Amino acid sequence: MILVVLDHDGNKLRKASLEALTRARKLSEALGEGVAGVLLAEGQAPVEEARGYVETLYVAELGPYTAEKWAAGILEAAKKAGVKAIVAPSSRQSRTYMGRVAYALRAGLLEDTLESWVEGGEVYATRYAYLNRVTQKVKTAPPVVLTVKPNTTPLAEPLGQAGQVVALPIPPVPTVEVLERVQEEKKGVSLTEADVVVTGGRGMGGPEAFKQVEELAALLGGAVGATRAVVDAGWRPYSEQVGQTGKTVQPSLYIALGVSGAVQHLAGMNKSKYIVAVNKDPEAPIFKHADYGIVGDVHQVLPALIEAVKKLKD
Ligand SMILES: Cc1cc2nc3c(=O)[nH]c(=O)nc-3n(C[C@H](O)[C@H](O)[C@H](O)COP(=O)(O)OP(=O)(O)OC[C@H]3O[C@@H](n4cnc5c(N)ncnc54)[C@H](O)[C@@H]3O)c2cc1C
Repeated sequence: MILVVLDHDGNKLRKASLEALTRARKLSEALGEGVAGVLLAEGQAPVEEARGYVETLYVAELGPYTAEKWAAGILEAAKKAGVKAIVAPSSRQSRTYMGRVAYALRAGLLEDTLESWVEGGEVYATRYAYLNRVTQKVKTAPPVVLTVKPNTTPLAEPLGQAGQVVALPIPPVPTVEVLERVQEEKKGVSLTEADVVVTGGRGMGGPEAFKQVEELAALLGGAVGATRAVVDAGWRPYSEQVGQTGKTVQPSLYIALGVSGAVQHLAGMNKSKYIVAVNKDPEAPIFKHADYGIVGDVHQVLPALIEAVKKLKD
């Protein structure tokens, strides 16, 4: 069995889970195994949606998140399913539990993979390594524990029939106890899930100019991105960095404002469906990758774009 960890926000599956499912199905075809899902919850969980994607869905309610409990839940499902591979979306959380799962199963751990495939019964993958300066090709024999870098893989479609739901009994595990949790206020949509990303580069000129980047992103229901030059300058937080050492995004619309289009930036956004670039330099490399390009000063073009979008919405 190939077991896929279905990450969710309590109401619906995250996009990254549907990418993990695509990878799991690919492994299942190559290894001749079925696909089962595991849904771990802190309360509410999208059971009905999730069972539409797998033949068997293991569900456990575990209370407040801890890596120990999540690892125990996955291992319990793995025991029931008898796994060849466990696939999960790559995230801060999965980084804390998948290592535990791999160690318990004595399985090879392939983290944050860009692609994965099977050759001669072994699982191969590519991933960034050495501070993302090189792309590595790696392999391991099953059982394998694999995480999928978000926005690298097409989304899985539902099966068209609801899978069987199995409640997982979780044995008590030694774990840290969560005494209090203060939730960070969420602003808008998350960068990796957004359907529209508006990114500002060094050409924005300074942090103040990002107010308008935020405004355009909000009008389009999207998220703000930044280049590394902007993050290094302290204009925007690292969590907004797009690129090889930041987040990989794959929105329908990517608007790059004052971004030169360095390869390390392109690595994080060149799979976007439509790329619109605004740059005052007609020779800027970003134009080679843009579907629509505007040669001009962002300080004139951006307010005009905002006005145009407002008019369209009225
Ligand atoms: C190992 C490594 C990893 C890296 N990882 C990343 C990463 O994850 N993400 C990332 O983004 N970069 C990354 N970089 C850095 C990358 O190489 C570039 O330096 C960076 O992307 C440049 O950012 P930028 O386009 O904002 O700035 P610049 O390259 O300085 O480009 C600014 C652009 O703005 C234009 N401009 C200036 N003023 C205006 C104006 N008024 N109106 C319109 N256009 C204007 C200029 O013509 C120029 O094209 C990495 C580099 C290395 C070595």
